[in-house]
Amino acid sequence: MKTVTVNLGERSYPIFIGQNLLGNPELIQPYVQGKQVMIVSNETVSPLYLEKILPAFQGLNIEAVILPDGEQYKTLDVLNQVFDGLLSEKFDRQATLVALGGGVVGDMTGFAAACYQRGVNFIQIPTTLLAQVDSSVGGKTGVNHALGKNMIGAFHQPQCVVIDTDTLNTLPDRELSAGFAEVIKYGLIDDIAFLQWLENNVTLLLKRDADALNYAIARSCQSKARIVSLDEKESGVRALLNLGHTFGHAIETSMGYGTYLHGEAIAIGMVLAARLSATMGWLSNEDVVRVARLIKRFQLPTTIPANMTPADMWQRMQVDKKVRDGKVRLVLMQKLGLSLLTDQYDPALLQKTLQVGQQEIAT
Ligand SMILES: NC(=O)c1ccc[n+]([C@@H]2O[C@H](COP(=O)([O-])OP(=O)(O)OC[C@H]3O[C@@H](n4cnc5c(N)ncnc54)[C@H](O)[C@@H]3O)[C@@H](O)[C@H]2O)c1
Ligand SMILES: O=C(O)C(=O)C[C@@H](O)[C@H](O)[C@H](O)COP(=O)(O)O
Ligand SMILES: [Zn+2]
Repeated sequence: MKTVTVNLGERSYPIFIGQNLLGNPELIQPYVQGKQVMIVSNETVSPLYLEKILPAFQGLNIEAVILPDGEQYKTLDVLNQVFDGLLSEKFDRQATLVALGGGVVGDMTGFAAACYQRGVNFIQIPTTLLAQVDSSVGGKTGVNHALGKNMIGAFHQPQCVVIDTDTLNTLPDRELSAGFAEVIKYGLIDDIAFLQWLENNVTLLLKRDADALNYAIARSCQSKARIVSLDEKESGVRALLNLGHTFGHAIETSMGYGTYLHGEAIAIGMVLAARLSATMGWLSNEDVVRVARLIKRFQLPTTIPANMTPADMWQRMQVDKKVRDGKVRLVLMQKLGLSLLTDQYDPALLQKTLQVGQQEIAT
């Protein structure tokens, strides 16, 4: 087992990465404060893993809330089911919530924990690649609004993150690929050596080679832990973790939540960020091809959906948490492996990028 630490003073916590961790009470119980444990999962994950995690909480009072599965259910309305469960079972302030599932369950459980009685503890047990490399770490929690992705939420850090890589054995291929979009992101932000390693290991990773996957997960968690430790609430460097997201969130919201998976939308967003960076003279055309090629090799899309116009994209992009004084700030690439948050882009070039964004890049 490998441990990565998120260093946030009194809110610091470990990320445990390994196999066969799910039912381990010695590992998990030190992070449970009281006697009441509410497991939050969904209809797909609970039949696979709920029984397996129960031994980790032996001796405690365990309840479970099972949510419907899908990004379209990441809403305030559905979140209420968690509060209904907590209140009807008389959970108090010593309660610990446990998120068992992908990023949707993790974001919702974390937000429920942030709100319930003004804040209780929670533990992340992520079961998708995307949740293991990104969403379970860093304390961004929340739900979607019809007009904008993750627009209702709170920063609330977990007590610990337990990544049992065995859970990836049941993950569908499309979901595995979606997770790789966020993995590629770490390379593009500030780690060109990792980007090169990914280019050299696509085949092994897609075949789910255990060593390659463990390495990619641990390196991603190290990257995210480092950035979050520097800037917990996104007043600076953490915004780089939003590479591709202003474009990607626009696609998710406009197409209807769940039509494009989050990782798929972010993959397209990263290609658009690369294209705009090239028109700004920061990346070469070869760099753009290199980004698009890697994304395609991971079976991810690279172009704006056919039924979205540049005007649709632009309208949705203006609803973004990085907007400041009415100006849409974007994460772009100064060079491969070096991203920046900027409002110093030419709006005409952005519009041009949106206009060509449905055209495939020859790779
Ligand atoms: N908080 C953050 O920092 C952060 C970071 C990235 C993404 N997110 C959010 O995470 C969400 C996307 O997360 P996701 O990609 O995990 O999607 P998801 O939670 O919808 O899970 C994807 C699918 O896989 C299923 N599943 C989960 N684990 C499984 C397993 N082991 N075997 C079989 N099926 C399994 C789920 O039921 C679901 O159908 C989005 O809402 C996104 O906004 C948050
Ligand atoms: O942890 C972060 O910070 C991120 O930006 C990670 C992203 O991958 C994630 O999708 C996040 O939820 C997006 O943040 P948001 O603030 O734009 O909702
Ligand atoms: Zn993301």
